[in-house]
Amino acid sequence: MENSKSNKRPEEEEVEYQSGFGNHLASEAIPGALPKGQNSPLICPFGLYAEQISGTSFTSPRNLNLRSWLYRIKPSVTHEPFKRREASHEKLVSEFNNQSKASSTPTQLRWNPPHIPDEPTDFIDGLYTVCGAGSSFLRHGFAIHMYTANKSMTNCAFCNADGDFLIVPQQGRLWITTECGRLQVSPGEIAVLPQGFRFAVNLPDGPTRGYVAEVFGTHFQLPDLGPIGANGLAAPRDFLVPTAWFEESSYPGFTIVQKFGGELFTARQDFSPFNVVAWHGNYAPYKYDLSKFCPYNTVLIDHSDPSINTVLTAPTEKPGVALLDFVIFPPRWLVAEHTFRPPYYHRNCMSEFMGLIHGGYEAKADGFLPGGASLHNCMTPHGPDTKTYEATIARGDEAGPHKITDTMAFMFESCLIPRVCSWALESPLMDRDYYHCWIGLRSHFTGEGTDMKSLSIQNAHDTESGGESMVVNI
Ligand SMILES: O=C(O)Cc1cc(O)ccc1O
Ligand SMILES: [Fe+2]
Repeated sequence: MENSKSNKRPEEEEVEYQSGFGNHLASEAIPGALPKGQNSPLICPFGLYAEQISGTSFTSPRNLNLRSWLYRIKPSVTHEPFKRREASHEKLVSEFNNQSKASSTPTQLRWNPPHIPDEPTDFIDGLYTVCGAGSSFLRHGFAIHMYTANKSMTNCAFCNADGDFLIVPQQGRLWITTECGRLQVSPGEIAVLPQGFRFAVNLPDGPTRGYVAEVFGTHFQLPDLGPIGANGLAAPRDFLVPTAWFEESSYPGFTIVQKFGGELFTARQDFSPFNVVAWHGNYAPYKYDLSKFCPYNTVLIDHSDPSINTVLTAPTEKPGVALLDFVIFPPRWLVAEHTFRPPYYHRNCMSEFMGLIHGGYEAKADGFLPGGASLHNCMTPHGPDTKTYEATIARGDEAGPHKITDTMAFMFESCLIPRVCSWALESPLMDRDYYHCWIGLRSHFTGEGTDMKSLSIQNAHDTESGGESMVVNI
């Protein structure tokens, strides 16, 4: 039995959502399936089992406390013992130290987009760690993974005991079935699968790739808005949470693949884990459409720090210091006067991993491609490439308001210093010439006061006499 009444293929079905970030929600696939007045009655409606999933310690302060009650046909415990997966997945890491397969470097790193394999590869097999810091065992740290896949997960579900996944699809939709119901996630949207939830990823479009940030020991929150006020950036009501959906089919040999300490373990059971008929609580998967983001920015001078575009933040115990911020660079108007509008040159005590979902990125005229990635580690200098700098200066102060369109870049920014996995450092996708993009930055120093006009005239002259062509429009 399935609680879907339509004849459409599952991937074509319109999925319904509940809305609101961090809300206490309740959903019934069959009316009356939620117990009334208590969580754990002696006998639950329709003979369901009650099961709690906790996302925080029982005693966490109320404003941080996360848990949900699931009412299911059979409890999760009904499975054979976990075994280490035979063809063990060696490209997942959850502990980063000097014994791990990862090392740190202050060099600016950039990767070209990964190829999607031809051999059948599902989301689990196509997931590999790029970099990270800390430890899932010590409940403090993060990992950044990327995935390429071409095949839906069949007869199996994934469960991450290590941390929360924030998935950023770059190509191809992900139809994610979870214990709380279904999420249909397209490139331009993100999904968060909190620690412990079982889920299966189906690919309605076939080939797919994207990025995943995993946080250990904490969860994503909306950032405080400070002087911005009560509104702006990502609105709580735009976060969508599944409605209860279940399947009752028996599945001989259904496999739960559990990531535990970065290793994969499997356990057999004879039923689908997507057997939750009703649930309530505030711990659940969710998705968010990045085009709903309401960006704020400077309206007179200078360049705002990227924190102004924070969608979600996974905090540390230090106020204002993120274990991992998820920041976007969406389409928006640039209006600042007598200002260098692209990102400034900088060194950051935080570490910055960037990806590009579509279009171009305002600091890089070329070389940073959709599906590609870059890492600028703690205090590693970086900023706009030479072409972007020169084009900006050549345009001078008469740029006027300008809208950046066809773009969606993002950053995972962390206070911890990531180590990069050996396969990512040795990958043929690594752009070994990345540093060239800055080597051409020339001294414009004259020793006399250089005004904007003379700099741009000088630059236009240099360009005519063989300087690089300008391809960005910022
Ligand atoms: O390095 C980057 O491209 C990300 C970034 C963007 C920006 O507008 C300001 C600072 C910053 O680190
Ligand atoms: Fe940066």
